[in-house]
Amino acid sequence: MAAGQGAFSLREVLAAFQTCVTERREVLLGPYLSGWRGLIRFLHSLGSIFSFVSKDAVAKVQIMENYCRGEQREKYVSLQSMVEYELANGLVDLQKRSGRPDSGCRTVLRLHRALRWLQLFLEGLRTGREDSRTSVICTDSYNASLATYHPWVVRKAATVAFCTLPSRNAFLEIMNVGTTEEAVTMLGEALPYICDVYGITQELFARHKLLDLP
Ligand SMILES: CCCCCCCC/C=C\CCCCCCCC(=O)N[C@@H](COP(=O)(O)O)[C@H](O)/C=C/CCCCCCCCCCCCC
Repeated sequence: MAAGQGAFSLREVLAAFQTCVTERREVLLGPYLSGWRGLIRFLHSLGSIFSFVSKDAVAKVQIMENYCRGEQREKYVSLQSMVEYELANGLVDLQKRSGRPDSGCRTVLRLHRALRWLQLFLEGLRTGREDSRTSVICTDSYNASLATYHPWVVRKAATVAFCTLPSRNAFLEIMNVGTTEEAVTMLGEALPYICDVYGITQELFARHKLLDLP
């Protein structure tokens, strides 16, 4: 199948994040979740060793999709409207989990932290040398982001899984967006949008003191 025309190309996935942010700097949940669904699909192609990761990501995306389709769907159009609604109605467990259904705020916070990993990982792929190792780029990105929030056993499982990743150029090839040079160019085009989504979300959650939800 010609590059870029495969059954699955990361180009469309990363394009989802380009449509997340409105003129009013709101982050729309629809495209945000669409981007994550595409990333998870790509993760499935990397092998069953990552299934412990994709299972958790799928579960979190499903929680958010249920909110977006639920009785209060109009409150879950954007991250901003979600935060305002859930805080105004006392739906967020601020100190400890209470056994209630996970709030959108805590669920998005976990995905938001993973988006930081993605941002670092894609930048590492983009700027890496041809002989760079994806496993090293991935581990360094993980240790600089998500690892902070995971217990030892998860960190160990993640770093073992990373060791199965192919070389940087082979990884760029399986991204199915053309040659390695075209993949690097695509990453350079997509990254500013991912950084923008991350930055807006980080500022929103920091302003409402939601960055450490249990
Ligand atoms: C253009 C190239 C794109 C490459 C993209 C690869 C595909 C990435 C797809 C998904 C990213 C992983 C999403 C991980 C979400 C994890 C959320 C989380 O931290 N969950 C933990 C906390 O949740 P609660 O327990 O508080 O509800 C949860 O404990 C589960 C943890 C298990 C997974 C943790 C390992 C995450 C590793 C992230 C990188 C994996 C992908 C590497 C493949 C290149």
